Amino acid sequence: MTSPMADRWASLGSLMASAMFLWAVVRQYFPDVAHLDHYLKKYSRRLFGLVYPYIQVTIPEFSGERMKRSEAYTAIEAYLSSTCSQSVTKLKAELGKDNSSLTLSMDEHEEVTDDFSGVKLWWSSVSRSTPQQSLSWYPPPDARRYYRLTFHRRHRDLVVDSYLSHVLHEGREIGLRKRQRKLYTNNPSSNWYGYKRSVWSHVVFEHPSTFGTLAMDPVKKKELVDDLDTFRNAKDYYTKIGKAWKRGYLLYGPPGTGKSTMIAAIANFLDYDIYDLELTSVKNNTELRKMFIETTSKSIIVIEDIDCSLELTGKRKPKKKKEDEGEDKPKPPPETEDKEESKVTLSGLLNFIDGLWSACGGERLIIFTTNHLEKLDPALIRRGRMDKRVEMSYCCFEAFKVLAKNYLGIDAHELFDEVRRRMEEVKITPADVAENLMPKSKEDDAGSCLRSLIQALEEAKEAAAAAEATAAAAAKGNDGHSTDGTAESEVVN
Ligand SMILES: Nc1ncnc2c1ncn2[C@@H]1O[C@H](COP(=O)(O)OP(=O)(O)OP(=O)(O)O)[C@@H](O)[C@H]1O
Ligand SMILES: [Mg+2]
Repeated sequence: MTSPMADRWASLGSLMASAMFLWAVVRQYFPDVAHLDHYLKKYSRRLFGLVYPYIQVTIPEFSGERMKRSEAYTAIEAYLSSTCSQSVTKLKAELGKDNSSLTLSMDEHEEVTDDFSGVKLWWSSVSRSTPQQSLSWYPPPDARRYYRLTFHRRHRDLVVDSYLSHVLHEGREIGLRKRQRKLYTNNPSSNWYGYKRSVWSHVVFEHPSTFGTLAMDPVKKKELVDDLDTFRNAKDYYTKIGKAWKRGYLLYGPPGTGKSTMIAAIANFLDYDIYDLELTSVKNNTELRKMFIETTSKSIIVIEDIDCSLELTGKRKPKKKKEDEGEDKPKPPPETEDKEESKVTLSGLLNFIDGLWSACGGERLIIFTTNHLEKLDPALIRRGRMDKRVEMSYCCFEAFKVLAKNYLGIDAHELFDEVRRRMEEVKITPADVAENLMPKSKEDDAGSCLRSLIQALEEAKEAAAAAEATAAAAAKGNDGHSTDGTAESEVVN
């Protein structure tokens, strides 16, 4: 694996080229010797094996039909960076898990030696840039990278049977320990084959929400935490009962009750990545399936506001088209309109959740959120698809206490009783409570924040009373109108 070996290899190459040239000349002038071809090939292969007794295994960075980054490559990267990077002189540095330290890994065109059960193996990191076919505004695509493992052929069985699985196992473990959690979002499909090359883009997931800071009924919270814990440790159980290792959650409730905050808390609790799927930019069911395949295990797939993303008749967003029709605005050419229209159907989505493909990978949560449970198709939310429904509702006193502790650092206060009394009279979202409890200036203390909350509760009560009065008046007006109408029609008839 050193340069003298490369030199030797190069001279062997030119020797063989000369031999082949000579053989071609001989064959041309003495056609009778052509039948020797077969023997010559056979023995030259043996000779080659004697001179170069090594076997090489190549692991490319991208594999599969859709240029999916190979898991094996990632595992090897982690393995090599942790076990062999001491001997490397050129290293790559990337931000580590806590964002404050750098993780080092082997740079391209570097070579390291590994020892396994007393056997020496060599790893090298190779990169080949692909020439660009045409002029493009985008930066050129990344070079093709791969790792190459070289070992003596007498160790073939050891490498195939034990070493490779050892590397994969260790690499995955190291990767999990070191990884930064990621928040993914789907790229529009027009970018898949372009410079982005991937179905998903990601940023580092850094939401600070936890179950400790999440305000909700403590009994419901405990139930949910227990459910998640059971899921996480239930791999064998799921296999035993013949079910894919995944679980669907439906979070529903009015805006500002903490649905998105809860997803972040779940991700932090389980240490999973989040795939935030924007259904409106998925073109059709096939694309949806591709997206699913490219998610990794230990992840949460989130579809927010499911009632707004999918028309349950099968086609989405037909309303927009109608609205546009009435206006004088210039319309996009029909082609573009077709392109933008998404054809993800309910059945496509159901397949995504629990079809055959949904079992690949395992250890996934699928979370839907909605403000309007009643708008969803029962097929979508039946048990088995959405295994658990969690209602996020208006702030109760217990939830308020969590927020008070969180925002003001207090467990009790003389104004708590008044807050409790008023909370029983009127509905307020945790988001509104949180906003009032947050100090707005240096002079604000717990008392002033609680008074501001009491004031907000008072205003909410007045607004609710006013809304009720208006609704009652409107209902009365409607009744009068309909009576009048009937009377009129009676007169006409
Ligand atoms: N239960 C809660 N516990 C703690 N904070 C909350 C809670 N609910 C809301 N908040 C606060 O209110 C803000 C808005 O909440 P969030 O975005 O989670 O609501 P949502 O239910 O997802 O609303 P929407 O239905 O409009 O998406 C959050 O940033 C958080 O600070
Ligand atoms: Mg939300």
